[in-house]
Amino acid sequence: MSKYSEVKKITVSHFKKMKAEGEKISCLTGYDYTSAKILDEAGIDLVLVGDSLGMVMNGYENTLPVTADEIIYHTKAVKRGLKRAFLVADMPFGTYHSNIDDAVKNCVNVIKTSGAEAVKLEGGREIIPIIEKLTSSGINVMGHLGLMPQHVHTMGGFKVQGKNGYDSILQDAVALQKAGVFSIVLEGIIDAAAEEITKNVDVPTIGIGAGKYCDGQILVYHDVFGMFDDFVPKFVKKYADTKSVLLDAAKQYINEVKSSVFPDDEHSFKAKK
Ligand SMILES: Nc1nc(=O)c2c([nH]1)NC[C@@H]1CN(c3ccc(C(=O)N[C@@H](CCC(=O)O)C(=O)O)cc3)CN21
Ligand SMILES: CC(C)C(=O)C(=O)O
Ligand SMILES: [Mg+2]
Repeated sequence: MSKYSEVKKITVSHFKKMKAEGEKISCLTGYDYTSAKILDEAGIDLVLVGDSLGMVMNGYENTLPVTADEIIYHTKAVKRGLKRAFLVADMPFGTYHSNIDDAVKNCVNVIKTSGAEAVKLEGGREIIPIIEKLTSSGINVMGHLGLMPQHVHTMGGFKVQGKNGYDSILQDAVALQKAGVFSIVLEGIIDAAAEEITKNVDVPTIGIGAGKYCDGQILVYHDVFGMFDDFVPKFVKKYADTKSVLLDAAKQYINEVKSSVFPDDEHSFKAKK
């Protein structure tokens, strides 16, 4: 068992130690109180309220329509379900894309109101001035490189990155580290790129579709538990098939209502004798 399972509350200081000790960092996304409680009880190190909530909770085709208020709403719910895990809020598209002042204001608002202990921003060298301002203001920042879903239209879809070279991603990672990020999500890149980046930065890399060399891993809640099947990326491993469990239970409930099996006396209130 990991010595970190004894840790009462994971803070940003634990992640650097974990990387140095070769202790892999376990992360999942979460979007609500009940789910967050399950992840925390299981011993997850970090929960990200991802803008993927636009897709798995709301059925949008991509993450672009998500607003800061929606992230705040879900982050507050997750926060109430966590005791030990470190909580990160994903900054949605458009909230850090016009100028530094607005970006900082939006990030400060998320930290102030949601209970998140860090924000995550997609991007490399082009957002360094924003990240420097945030980290120097006391806000933990998580970077995000490689397949950046907020760039879906310029990428022409959710496309794996780094196949034709990854020097630019490596340079971005080094710049993010210099700007003070406490970790970097590497999404949808070939494993050799993730290996090289992980070796060349001293902040932990958290992979999703980035292979085994990252310092930690993250997946989307609904993917891990087999709830979401609009699409299943190659990197997703299903650890449960809860959709079929829920589907069977729902069918049984419907049958029992239709056939007046439910409710029985055990689930009904009676007059006093
Ligand atoms: N449910 C869910 N899981 C995710 O991992 C996820 C989201 N939603 N929403 C936001 C982004 C979008 N993501 C995605 C979505 C699709 C692929 C995908 O289909 N990739 C292809 C390879 C594409 C290529 O480069 O040719 C694959 O086969 O995995 C990858 C990442 C990851 N994120
Ligand atoms: C998958 C993670 C890294 C993410 O950005 C999200 O869930 O939105
Ligand atoms: Mg995201």
